[in-house]
Amino acid sequence: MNTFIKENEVIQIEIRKTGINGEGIGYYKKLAIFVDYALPNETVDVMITRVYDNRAMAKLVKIHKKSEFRATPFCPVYEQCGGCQFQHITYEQSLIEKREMILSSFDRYISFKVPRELVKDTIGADDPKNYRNKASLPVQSKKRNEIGMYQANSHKFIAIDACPVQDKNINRILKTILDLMNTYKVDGFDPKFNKGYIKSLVVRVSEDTKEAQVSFILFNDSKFLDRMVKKLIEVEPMIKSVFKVLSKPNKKNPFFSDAPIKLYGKDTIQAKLDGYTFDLKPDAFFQLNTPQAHKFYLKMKELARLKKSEVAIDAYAGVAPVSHYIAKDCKHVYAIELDESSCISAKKSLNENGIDNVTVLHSDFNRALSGLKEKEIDVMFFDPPRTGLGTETIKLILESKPKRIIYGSCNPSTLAKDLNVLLDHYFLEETSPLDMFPYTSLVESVSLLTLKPVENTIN
Ligand SMILES: C[S@@+](CC[C@H](N)C(=O)[O-])C[C@H]1O[C@@H](n2cnc3c(N)ncnc32)[C@H](O)[C@@H]1O
Repeated sequence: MNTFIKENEVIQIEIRKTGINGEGIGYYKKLAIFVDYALPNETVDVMITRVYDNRAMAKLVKIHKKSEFRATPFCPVYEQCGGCQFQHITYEQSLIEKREMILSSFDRYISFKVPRELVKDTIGADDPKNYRNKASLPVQSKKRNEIGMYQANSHKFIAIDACPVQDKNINRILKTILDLMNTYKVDGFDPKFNKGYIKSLVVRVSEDTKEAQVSFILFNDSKFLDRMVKKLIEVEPMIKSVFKVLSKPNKKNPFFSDAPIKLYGKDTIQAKLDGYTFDLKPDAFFQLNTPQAHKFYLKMKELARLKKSEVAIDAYAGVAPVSHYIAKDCKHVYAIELDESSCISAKKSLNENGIDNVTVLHSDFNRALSGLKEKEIDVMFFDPPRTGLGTETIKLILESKPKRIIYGSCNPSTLAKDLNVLLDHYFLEETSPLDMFPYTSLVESVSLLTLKPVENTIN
């Protein structure tokens, strides 16, 4: 335990770099100090809040020397809400920091030094505000009904009026729902007395088709909900699809913890990407930033340089956008997805879009890959959840040894850990960071790996 530094002590440090969660990192007698909202090259006073063996956490108290890239946050609850971590830095500089975050993860988890030039500049957003096409937010009723966010790493509920990174239609629809909840006495969840009706709201919009889908996640069902929904669709004609979910304890999926029950309208709303239409059920995965998702899939396709004779796997396919983007460029695609609802949407979209060389496999990826053992797969596209691929899956991939791997990642740490194993057998040709979630510390990326000739591999 470090004895030279104590909690509540105020010290002065210089911030050297950005950490993987967007914090500033400085050093005090060689101990790394993590400071939220501090930027590289700033000299700051910080108050130590927690001391560990190999690091300490601290709160920013005073800035003596300010970074030239410091910006004024545009959200009134920026520091309380915790949804964004990069509003105190200019957008352009946040893109540079995101590239650095990928490089830091590579330095930390890959056993050799990856040349810096292999990690390209971050692909930024043309319009970094109002980009979220879906909001999944808790609702509470204490003195009055409120929609909010939980503070980072805590259960503290922070009420929000409008979120500047959410689509403006979502902000408006949420406000309408809040007003109607008061009128129709369909209150939010009251955590103190464990009562009330609406626990959370999920609102998804499609900017292209001007359709919205609302899901009420209910702590208790309410006999007034139907009347409220009737009024809601009258005042918000953009809403084409309304569901309710009777909430059950489910840590993996707190919003869609049970099957959604339709209250009004269509089963799906339609979203558009690259001229293709996607039918989205309320619980189907769809990237939250539509214009950046388009750039993400284009990058995957560009790096793959598919040939008409090649067979590809679109692993962790969701509603199969990757398959849609690449189908025309190759012979056949196997889209593998665990979630049934996403598979149904994927099949419907592929059919409606006239794509007939994609087979959707509703399966765990490892199981499906074992079933495809006999087929020669030239290229594998991966876009796994934040947990990455992991050793079991990588072992199976290395048995198939596709010629090229395109790895879309939303977590630089798990990407780096996976690459550390894959790069015994593959060359890393490029990693392109992409800003799917502007003003947050999240970084998406696309990497191209090519199979090494046998003599270059490490067994
Ligand atoms: C990050 S999303 C990507 C979806 C899609 N590629 C896209 O861009 O919309 C990851 C997807 O992997 C799916 N998934 C998670 N674990 C899986 C597994 N073991 N096998 C197959 N799919 C899985 C999830 O249901 C989710 O749809």
